[in-house]
Amino acid sequence: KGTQCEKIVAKYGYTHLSSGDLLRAEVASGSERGKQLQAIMQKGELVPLDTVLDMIKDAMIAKADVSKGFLIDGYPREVKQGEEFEKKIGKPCLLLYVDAKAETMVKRLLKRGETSGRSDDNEETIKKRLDLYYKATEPVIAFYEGRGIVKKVDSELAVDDVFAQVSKAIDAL
Ligand SMILES: Nc1ccn([C@@H]2O[C@H](COP(=O)(O)OP(=O)(O)OP(=O)(O)O)[C@@H](O)[C@H]2O)c(=O)n1
Ligand SMILES: Nc1nc2c(ncn2[C@@H]2O[C@H](COP(=O)(O)OP(=O)(O)O)[C@@H](O)[C@H]2O)c(=O)[nH]1
Ligand SMILES: [Mg+2]
Repeated sequence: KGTQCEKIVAKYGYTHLSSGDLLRAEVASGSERGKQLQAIMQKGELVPLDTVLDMIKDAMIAKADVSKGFLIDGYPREVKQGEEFEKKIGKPCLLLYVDAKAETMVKRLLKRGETSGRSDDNEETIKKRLDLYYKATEPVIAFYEGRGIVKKVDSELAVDDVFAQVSKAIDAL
């Protein structure tokens, strides 16, 4: 997701908000709340809904005047998060479903873990993150499929070939 988002920002100028990055910034601040978040993320579990939603909302408000549009990465993680987002903020116009095999994701995250410094890029936590993804996050796609806004992107390919599919979906907006 992060890899494609960077390319989307370069080409389309949208404001990229990664819920994971917002949470990691709070952890890095060393605050009391950051310490609680770190413990949850280390276990590969989900941070309480209101915490993440408030962070996204504040970040959106801060950029509302200058933004050409928002690219939200890693959120919603469960159907309930999507419902709350729509109540408090609004409806999305496109959902990019960046798909890869579990085996590919594990391989890429372990490789990323060699340099990312992320305490959740280890085999045990990756497994928990994937389990939770299939259980809680994948149903989000079905939720939005009914609205006809889901565009599936095959991310087994090279980065630029993935981006060609992403661009096509955005250009069709
Ligand atoms: N809406 C969100 C987003 C993130 N997290 C927490 O933050 C961790 C990392 O999330 P994220 O950065 O989105 O992880 P990935 O899916 O691996 O994607 P990325 O590489 O972009 O970090 C999750 O495992 C989870 O503990 C969460 O609880 N709720
Ligand atoms: N081959 C290949 N590797 C990729 C691609 N996208 C990401 N990666 C690698 O996979 C790792 C995780 O990617 P990232 O964008 O951080 O994933 P995220 O967790 O969804 O944000 C990175 O180390 C990338 O180098 C891709 O399209 N093709
Ligand atoms: Mg990322």
